Amino acid sequence: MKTASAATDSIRSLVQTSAQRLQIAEKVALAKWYSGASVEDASREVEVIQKAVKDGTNAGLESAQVERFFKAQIEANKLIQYSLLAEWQRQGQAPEQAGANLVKEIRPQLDEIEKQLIEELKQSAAARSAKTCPSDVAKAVAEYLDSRNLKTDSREGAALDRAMGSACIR
Ligand SMILES: O=C(O)C(=O)C[C@]1(C(=O)O)C=C[C@@H](O)C=C1
Repeated sequence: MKTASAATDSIRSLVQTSAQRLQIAEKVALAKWYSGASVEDASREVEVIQKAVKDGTNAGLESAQVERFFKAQIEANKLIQYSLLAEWQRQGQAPEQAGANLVKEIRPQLDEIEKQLIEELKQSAAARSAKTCPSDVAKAVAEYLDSRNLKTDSREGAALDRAMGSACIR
């Protein structure tokens, strides 16, 4: 039988990988600042969800659950992008960094993270079905943010709560 801490560890891993996906949102925003592309790309969203559902069901996960989880990942990603782009508009400039190429460099990174998230969704299935899941997730998010000196009411905190908002199996 899995111990409570093993269950919580599996949720912690999921939170960390979800946070990694959100770090990439900053690169996406920068690429879009320079290219002028819209934050929302509906056809790419369909592609991301379809791939996740395919990989998830192959791994034995329930498709509706995988879909809800990845929709939340995308919504959180957009939240970061809109917030950063508005901040750069207010400042009249973005950080001076060469923007990475969205299609050739950034999306492949998101695709790699997708595979890891599927694996971790599988590992955390029992923990995500537990009654304590909502509070376990919320606490794991706070723990992650605290370890990086970020506040729960920061942009990153709000986005990570959003990303993990559909993680529990109801
Ligand atoms: O690939 C992009 O263009 C992104 O902005 C990333 C992402 C995602 O989270 O996967 C988020 C918003 C878009 O609507 C499509 C996909």
